[in-house]
Amino acid sequence: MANAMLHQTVGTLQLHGSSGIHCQDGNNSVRLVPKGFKVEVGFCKRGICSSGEKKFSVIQASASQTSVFDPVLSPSNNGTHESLKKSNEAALILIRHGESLWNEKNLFTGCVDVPLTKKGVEEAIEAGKRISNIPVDMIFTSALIRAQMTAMLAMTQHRRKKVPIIMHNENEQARVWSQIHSEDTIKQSIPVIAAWQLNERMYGELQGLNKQETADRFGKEKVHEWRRSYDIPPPNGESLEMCAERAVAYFKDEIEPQLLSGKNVMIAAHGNSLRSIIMYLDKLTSQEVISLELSTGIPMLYIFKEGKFIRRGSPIAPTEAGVYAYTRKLAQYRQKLDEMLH
Ligand SMILES: O=C(O)[C@@H](CO)OP(=O)(O)O
Repeated sequence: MANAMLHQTVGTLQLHGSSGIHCQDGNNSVRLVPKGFKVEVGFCKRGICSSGEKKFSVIQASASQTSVFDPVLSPSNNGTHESLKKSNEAALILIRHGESLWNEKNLFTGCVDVPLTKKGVEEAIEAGKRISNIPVDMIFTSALIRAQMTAMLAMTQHRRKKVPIIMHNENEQARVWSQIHSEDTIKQSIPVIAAWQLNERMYGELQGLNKQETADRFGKEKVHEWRRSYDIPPPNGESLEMCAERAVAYFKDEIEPQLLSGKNVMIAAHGNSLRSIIMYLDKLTSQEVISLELSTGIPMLYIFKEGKFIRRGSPIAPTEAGVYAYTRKLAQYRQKLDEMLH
């Protein structure tokens, strides 16, 4: 915790996004203020502050101050990450969750929160092996357990052995109660942000129905239209277009800025929320995206460089030479891991 001399001043903070500064009266909760903010360290004297523009009294710290970092905002200290930032390059891994119990039963799942099967667990572990040499600084998952299990299981295989930690920003108390008070521990952690916007598309009245039985009842063509058209929603559900609207907006608002700042990101999500994001990344037309099928548990790698997404395919195995030859930075990261671990 901070122990530098604090002195009082008054200022204005612009707080933005879900990861804005938050502070609570009386507990000296000192946070790093990200770039662009007017003061360095602040703590709210008038109770709880959240996102939005707030005026409040702040305590300003001396320059030598150490502070409790918000793990979401804290910059990585890893040299390779620093150089990635400078060269404005970052890795983006997309992974559809492993097989769920309803995939196995061939049921429409949508936003029903179903866990992985044993096979799904194995797929997630296998996916983790494939990406075990690729840097991951932040993880975004949907709010659904099958995506979260996949992300966590995959990270058990990562060679860097950082600890993925789910951020609890649902209310101020959850935020405060889940705070980490050691900078060293934060540096060895990967923030995991769970967002409903990355959920599977909501399948409306089809949720829980058997796909084959539904096709038998309503006809193959109708069910294919519900499942694979772009703008026709299933009864009381979301079309792919509606799903894309919220998933891509979230990607642009919350994920792209992290990539821009050099953070390497993994997204664990779903068939349709990922198809939506891939449509945006690969500039697919609505015709092209409807024939895009994603397998469960297969990671896909993109490189974000100079504002562009470059599709690099799927790492086949952690040793696959091609993946690490994709960019010098990835090769360097891997070499660094080899040196650290031998
Ligand atoms: O049931 C679902 O939620 C999805 C993904 O499994 O099915 P579909 O293949 O129809 O998009």
